[in-house]
Amino acid sequence: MKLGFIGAGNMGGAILRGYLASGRIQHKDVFVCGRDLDKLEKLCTELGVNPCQNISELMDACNVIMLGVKPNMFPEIMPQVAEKYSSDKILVSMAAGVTIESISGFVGKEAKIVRVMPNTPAMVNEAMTSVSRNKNVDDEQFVSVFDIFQSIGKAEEVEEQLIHCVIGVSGSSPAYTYMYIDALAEAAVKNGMNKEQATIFAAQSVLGAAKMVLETGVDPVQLRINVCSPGGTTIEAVKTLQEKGFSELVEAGFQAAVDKSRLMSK
Ligand SMILES: NC(=O)C1=CN([C@@H]2O[C@H](COP(=O)(O)OP(=O)(O)OC[C@H]3O[C@@H](n4cnc5c(N)ncnc54)[C@H](OP(=O)(O)O)[C@@H]3O)[C@@H](O)[C@H]2O)C=CC1
Ligand SMILES: O=C(O)[C@@H]1CCC=N1
Repeated sequence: MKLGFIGAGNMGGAILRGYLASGRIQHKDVFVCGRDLDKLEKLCTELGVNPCQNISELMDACNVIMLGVKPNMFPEIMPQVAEKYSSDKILVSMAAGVTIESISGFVGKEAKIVRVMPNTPAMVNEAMTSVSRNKNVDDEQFVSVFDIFQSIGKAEEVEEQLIHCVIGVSGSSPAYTYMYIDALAEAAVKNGMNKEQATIFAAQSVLGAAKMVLETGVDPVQLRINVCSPGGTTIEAVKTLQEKGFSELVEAGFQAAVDKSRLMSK
């Protein structure tokens, strides 16, 4: 596989770093292009991958091409992608609100397109990614792309229409989780801990709790109950959070992301 990144910013860069760290691709087989050539040169020197001067050069060099630009850049980049597209290439888009149909609109109905919704924990090989494809991508081609996302965390194939939900539950949700960690750490600071230590305590607790959910398979509600000793401390926190609308607040945040994703897709 010759893997290209048109845009390696927060998300594309996280996938790039995570995939290189997985050791499943050689650095010489990775190509990147961007607008800021100084930044590009720096990134490619740091990671030992190949910089491309423009999209055309990258398209010539690669057979799997990650579209890592912001959604509003698609009208600018896609004509250049389309000019060099051939049926041996797979386009992988990570953009929110850009449908497979709209990408086909630029490249043609026969184009092989995979749409993913990853998240930035890809950088530490703990991404959650949904992967959807159009009918032009055969199983073998799909597996080669799916493998990239499996190697940087967890990946699941879903119907494209579920992507709005995926944005709410995993694409955007690291942001709300950071809010939770920061709020918890700030509360600890108010109770005498320094910020650095408070952040470690809060973040490690989130990491541990998440691992418990994934590794024990026990329902999170039961795991919550297990922390609450009768007459103890946790039940007071849980009651207070419930009274203050914790679940409703999380749901409202989730729904706002989902609604925006739907709107962007129109
Ligand atoms: N951030 C996140 O958590 C997630 C983002 N996404 C999706 O990922 C995509 C990228 O988002 P994000 O990484 O946050 O954005 P960034 O702004 O961090 O990265 C965008 C990248 O695109 C490059 N770029 C812009 N225009 C061009 C161009 N004409 N040719 C080549 N490269 C170009 C930029 O390069 P330069 O700096 O040189 O301009 C930059 O490296 C979006 O579509 C977003 O919806 C999906 C899931 C999660
Ligand atoms: O905020 C965004 O639009 C992108 C998509 C999911 C996470 N970041």
